[in-house]
Amino acid sequence: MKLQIKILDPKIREKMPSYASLGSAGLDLRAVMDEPLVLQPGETKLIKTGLAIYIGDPGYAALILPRSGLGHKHGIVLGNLVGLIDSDYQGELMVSCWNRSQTPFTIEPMERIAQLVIVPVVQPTFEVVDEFVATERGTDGFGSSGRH
Ligand SMILES: O=c1ccn([C@H]2C[C@H](O)[C@@H](COP(=O)(O)OP(=O)(O)OP(=O)(O)O)O2)c(=O)[nH]1
Ligand SMILES: [Mg+2]
Repeated sequence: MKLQIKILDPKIREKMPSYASLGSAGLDLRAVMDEPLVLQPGETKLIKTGLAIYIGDPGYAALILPRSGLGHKHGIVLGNLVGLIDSDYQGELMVSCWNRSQTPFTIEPMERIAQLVIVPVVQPTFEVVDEFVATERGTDGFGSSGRH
């Protein structure tokens, strides 16, 4: 698949996203800014990535996900929990960074702050019915099968 990408900030030109290994699912996104940014405990800031993508095909979307190390060790996750990039969006990729920890965290310019994953999407048509075909589970959910 070919993905159209626009460089909106020349600083990103030398540090374009790329797959770190053959099996990588995510492309790291960097914080494009001139100065370090301190995120206070509980604070959320919208951060530019210097990039725009245009997916074009409604059969795909992109997800912005936290980086595991930043999220687990430092509590730096996403203010929207997951970012969804529509296939018709052409604006700058923005990352909502949330410091859910008790400690201030400094984001350095060009630091890798999140990751982008391209995923397939299905847009179904709806068939309105009065009854579904019965299944063993039926409407049981939310822990109905117990814990062990
Ligand atoms: O983390 C994110 C999430 C979204 N977007 C962009 C791409 C997406 O296609 C657009 C709209 O996102 P979404 O539909 O999730 O937000 P909304 O609040 O519903 O805004 P809108 O009314 O523009 O759809 O914003 C980002 O750049 N980063
Ligand atoms: Mg929306």
